Amino acid sequence: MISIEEARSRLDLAGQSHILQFWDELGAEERNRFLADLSYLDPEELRDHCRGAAEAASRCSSPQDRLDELMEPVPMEFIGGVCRSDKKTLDDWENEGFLQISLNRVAVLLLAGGQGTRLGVPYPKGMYNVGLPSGKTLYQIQAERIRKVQELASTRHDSMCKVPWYIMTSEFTLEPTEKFFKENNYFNLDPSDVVMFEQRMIPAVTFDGKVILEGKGKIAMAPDGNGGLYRALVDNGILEDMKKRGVQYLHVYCVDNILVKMADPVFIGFCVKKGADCGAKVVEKAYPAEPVGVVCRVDGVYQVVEYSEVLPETTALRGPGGGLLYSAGNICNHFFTLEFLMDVAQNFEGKLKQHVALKKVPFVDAKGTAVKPDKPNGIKMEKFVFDVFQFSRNFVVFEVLREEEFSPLKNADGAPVDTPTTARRSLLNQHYRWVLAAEASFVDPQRESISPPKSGWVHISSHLLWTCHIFSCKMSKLQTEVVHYINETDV
Ligand SMILES: CC(=O)N[C@H]1[C@@H](OP(=O)(O)O)O[C@H](CO)[C@@H](O)[C@@H]1O
Repeated sequence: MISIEEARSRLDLAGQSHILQFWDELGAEERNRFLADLSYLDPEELRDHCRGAAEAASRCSSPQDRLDELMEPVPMEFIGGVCRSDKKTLDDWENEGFLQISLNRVAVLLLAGGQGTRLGVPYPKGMYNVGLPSGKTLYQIQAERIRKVQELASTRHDSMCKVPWYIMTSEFTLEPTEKFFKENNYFNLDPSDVVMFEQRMIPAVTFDGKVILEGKGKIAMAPDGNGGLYRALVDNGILEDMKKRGVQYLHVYCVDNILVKMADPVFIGFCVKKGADCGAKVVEKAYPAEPVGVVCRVDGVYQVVEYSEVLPETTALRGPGGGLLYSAGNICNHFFTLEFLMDVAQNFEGKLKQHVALKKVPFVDAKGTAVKPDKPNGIKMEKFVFDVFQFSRNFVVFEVLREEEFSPLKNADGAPVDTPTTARRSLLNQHYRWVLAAEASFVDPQRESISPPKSGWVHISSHLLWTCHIFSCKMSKLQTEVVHYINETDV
């Protein structure tokens, strides 16, 4: 740990000496903790970060920083997908995916460093229970899908394969996530195959480039965005770990999509067969203001333009067929080869764009009084996981069906979309479809048949599903053929 003198001179150098303005008022323990935090700050990096943040924030609303004019949609013929492919092709991709999984070449990586501010819970989103009849949390659902995909690949290829689960957490989520996994016996996965690591935190900064103090002896810090992944992979020796295990392909996803297909064999197989080093799953965007990034070309290069960085008039543009012009909605499911990740780590990490988020950051004022601002007062800089797409040599896009693969949990109940209720319904609807596909039917307590829904997007209340029974269900078919990536249905 550094001394107070050393801390003072470092902060002077960075132009941030105000950070120690309350030093004299701190107790011994607080001083120790504060100095320990300050030891991690490199003065030059801090100076550049603060200047960069203030400059980027002053530029971010200016028209020359906008990508709208440079955007072009992804040509349809470039997108591979579930709807556009026949059964044989889909089977080929799936077989390839299972083969790679059975050879222990596939791992999954979860991005779980976020704070779940919009959902409004003080614990990691993965621990959220959306109110399914089974009471399963997002982490449990995901863990069981890993076990299932391991089992299916092992059975097909008569091997005992493993799909390691890498989980990127942050200072906010590491401890509770570790504790939760321990308490739940790692959901019966081998703990040595669950690797948690932490992404870096960086200081939040005022509009004039000063680090924000959250307390008299505490800097306001925030995770460096899900694109902090690439630095964290190096910081924590994760690429080496993957190499040691023989992992060649990685399926990266974010925590909040209840329908995520872990190590999806079809997606993995598609990417491997196309010789891709990098790939993205998309769904057709539902409406112009939907908060999803879009995969498109900017100046001829494939990338995702995030929903927060595009003008409403651009998102509303229509193509020749009447659909949204920018319709390839990013569902934060990415494919990377290990080789590509190594290349990024060595050559491109430093080139990743810094995105500006203007946030309400609680702070202490000059008198040391804690203030909760009611409008944005601070800048948080974030990197985005998809910003490496531009460095890919062979990037592919794979379109999937929304009702089968995308229902994110972003907001608390009461919001119109992406809530615990919509997530729960999506999963129940999916399981309901699976049960019907297994030639089962539903009856009410009087054994009257409940007619099947006309479309996949029906509202079946969990109450109804509780009180009806699965009738004449061919369980063997349900378990072995239809329920591919999950252990059991939740109906
Ligand atoms: C930086 C980043 O990865 N943003 C992603 C991510 O958005 P969040 O609002 O940060 O959860 O998930 C969305 C899908 O749920 C995806 O459309 C978007 O592009």
